Amino acid sequence: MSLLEVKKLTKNFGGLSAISNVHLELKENELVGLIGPNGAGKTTLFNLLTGVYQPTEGSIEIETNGQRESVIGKKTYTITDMGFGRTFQNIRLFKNLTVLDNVLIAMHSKSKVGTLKSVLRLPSYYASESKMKKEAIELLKIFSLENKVDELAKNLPYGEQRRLEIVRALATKPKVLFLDEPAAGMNPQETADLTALIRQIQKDFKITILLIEHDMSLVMNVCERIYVLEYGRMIAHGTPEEIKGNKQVIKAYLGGE
Ligand SMILES: Nc1ncnc2c1ncn2[C@@H]1O[C@H](COP(=O)(O)OP(=O)(O)OP(=O)(O)O)[C@@H](O)[C@H]1O
Repeated sequence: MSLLEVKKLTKNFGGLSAISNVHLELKENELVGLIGPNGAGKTTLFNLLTGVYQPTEGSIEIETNGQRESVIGKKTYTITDMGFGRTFQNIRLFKNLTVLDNVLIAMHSKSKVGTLKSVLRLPSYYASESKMKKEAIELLKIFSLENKVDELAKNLPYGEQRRLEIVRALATKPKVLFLDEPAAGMNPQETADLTALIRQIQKDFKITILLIEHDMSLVMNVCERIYVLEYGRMIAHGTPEEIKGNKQVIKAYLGGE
């Protein structure tokens, strides 16, 4: 059963059609790539899927508790709550908070402990806090950040800030994770390590990942399926092998035959 189904999605900015009649489907436990030249509409599509933008036309339906539900008109935090997490192309951490607090804040958004229990500091509040802290450290361990828990996010090297962004998104316990160029600005070794990690978390956490990435070889290596956008239109969709041999895709990237 598909977790996310997008049909005839269009987003116009004035006279510019950033996304035009796009169809996309994500199934359970898939690692899917979304590629396309600069300005193709990849981030705009993520912004539509996560409620940052409202579409001009089309539908976005997600599967929650066996029910199909439209995300259109829903707030970004409601969509996160429904199990759809994301990272941003430009890192958006709480730079003046510690690494641990960045993760705990994300966990709190899913916490079942109500405001009253928190204000009154009831025992269930402390139990839940300590459980969350343990879980946060476990997640940080996977990304080799467990020794940085007390560092301010702004003091982490760039590659670690990128990893922390992913930890924070995972802390919301998503069913589907949208990663917007997670390896941007990383060197080839860091990129290769991060890619292996993404594949591992997708398997271990049994989540679905939609990955925007500029590095073609990286996407080809890890993704089971790939969607290709150009000028807001989905020009191709298929396995890495199919995409590699697709003439329209080659033309979009190389500008020729
Ligand atoms: N808020 C906005 N207002 C007006 N135009 C926008 C807005 N957001 C995006 N666009 C335009 O929509 C088009 C698609 O942009 P988008 O950032 O989605 O592309 P992208 O594929 O993510 O590009 P890149 O790979 O460079 O990040 C571009 O022409 C961009 O200028």
